Amino acid sequence: MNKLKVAIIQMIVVKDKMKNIEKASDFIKNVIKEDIDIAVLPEMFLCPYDQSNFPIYAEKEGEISYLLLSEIAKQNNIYLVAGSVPEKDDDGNIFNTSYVFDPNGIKIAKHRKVHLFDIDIENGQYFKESDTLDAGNEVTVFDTKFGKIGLCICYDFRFPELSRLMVDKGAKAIIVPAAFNMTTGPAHWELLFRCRAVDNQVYTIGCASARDNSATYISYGNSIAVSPFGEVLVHMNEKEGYSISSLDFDYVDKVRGELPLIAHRRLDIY
Ligand SMILES: NC(=O)CC(=O)C(=O)O
Repeated sequence: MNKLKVAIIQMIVVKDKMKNIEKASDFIKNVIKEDIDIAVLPEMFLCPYDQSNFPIYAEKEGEISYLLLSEIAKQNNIYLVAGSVPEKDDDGNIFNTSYVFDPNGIKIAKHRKVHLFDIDIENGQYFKESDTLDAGNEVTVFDTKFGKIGLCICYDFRFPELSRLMVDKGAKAIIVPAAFNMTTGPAHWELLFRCRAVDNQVYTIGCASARDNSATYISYGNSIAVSPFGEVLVHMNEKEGYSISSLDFDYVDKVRGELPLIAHRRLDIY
């Protein structure tokens, strides 16, 4: 069982949390006819991506949104990488968190965004996640019946060390719920997904929210899937929709065997 089909759900995010969950659910019910194994949702798909929204929309693990997402995985008998949501802990800290559910609706992974997105680009994008969010501290890789998959959230993917650590832990694909913007998206989005795929010889999957020009933060969209050889398998536009990619984890082994970058590392000198 080394082949799997991944659905990227590139949805518009609206202000009503429950409408976002309903939309994710409707997309998945529709896409299931394509015999998918995993569905991926975008970063912060329950609330418009704005640091002031995170405390307002935050829920603890196990509360209503979590339960509904677990139910979506179970009802559709798929793995669900549930984008990311604002998560509140018992001390009131808030994290940008991605939950992963298996086809029984059991949580099998949880990644809290490790690198907070604090940027200020002249004549471009400003954002300061650290105004309202705390950072996670863990490298996340989860096991599936197909093999191991790494998980990080948007800005995390810019840090090559994190992807390499996931690969060291056995990841053959890296899934990234994300929301690049109109400054950084055109400049870096495809470049990063191809770069990380080629350096690490893994599939890379980026699931962004669809573009909403009326939002305070405008998502670039352009969800993408890249093969371990750097081939772009899927590159969506900015509009709402979904795409399917077929991943073959034997192909990862083949690429790593033929062009043995991982084996050829000189860990004695770096
Ligand atoms: N939204 C993010 O976390 C990151 C991003 O937009 C970027 O790195 O660019």
